[in-house]
Amino acid sequence: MHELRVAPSILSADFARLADEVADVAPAVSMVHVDVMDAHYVPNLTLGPPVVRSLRAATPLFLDAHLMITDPRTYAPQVVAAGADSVTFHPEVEDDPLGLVELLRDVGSQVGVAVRPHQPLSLVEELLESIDLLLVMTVQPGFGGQAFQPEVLPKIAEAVAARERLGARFRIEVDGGISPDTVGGTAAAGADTFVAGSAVFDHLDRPAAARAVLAAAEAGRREAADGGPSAAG
Ligand SMILES: O=C(CO)[C@@H](O)[C@H](O)COP(=O)(O)O
Repeated sequence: MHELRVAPSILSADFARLADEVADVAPAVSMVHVDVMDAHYVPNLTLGPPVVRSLRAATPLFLDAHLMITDPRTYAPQVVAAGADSVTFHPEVEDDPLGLVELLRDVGSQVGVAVRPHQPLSLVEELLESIDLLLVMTVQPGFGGQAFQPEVLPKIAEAVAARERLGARFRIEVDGGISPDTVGGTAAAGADTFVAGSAVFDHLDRPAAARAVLAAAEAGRREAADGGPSAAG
């Protein structure tokens, strides 16, 4: 069972003060989540390899990049070269997603694939044995501050079952609307990595906010193990 971890999403940070924002939350976390958007795959535009390179120079934290772009084959290796530790892409934009997973491994990256709320797990079935991370989006990708979609919870449990069936090792990350109020159910269902943007950066005390998300996730996992109220049905 993977250790639980919170990945603050810098999408909700002050982009003019990114290094300070990351340093601010660093005492409470081991990683940060970096959303790369191209205004084509999603209707928003954020940052690219130069900003990842600056972040790499500014922090030793694990950089978990999520590419919401239509051309990951071109840009994912650049994001790795800029210093990302893990790169997650959306497989439906790729002709050969398994080939891209292997290419990213060859350049030394951990690799994730993402599924949007309406997409079935079958979309990534053939990749599950080769990836480090399955990102289950709990909102439509593109913007921070959206409401968590609880209808995604069964897909997390399905991913856990597929992992057991395949003898795979991938982590399960959730992203979108994650807060101390919503994270417990995702942990109970089997998620182990929790991206939280506004639930961390909209608070003055970011380490306390990140720890509150982690504590609620740990409670959710514990209650599920005990057959308690957050247990996934
Ligand atoms: O990928 C995305 C949005 O597409 C996220 O990583 C957001 O940054 C999450 O923000 P919150 O919902 O936690 O505010």
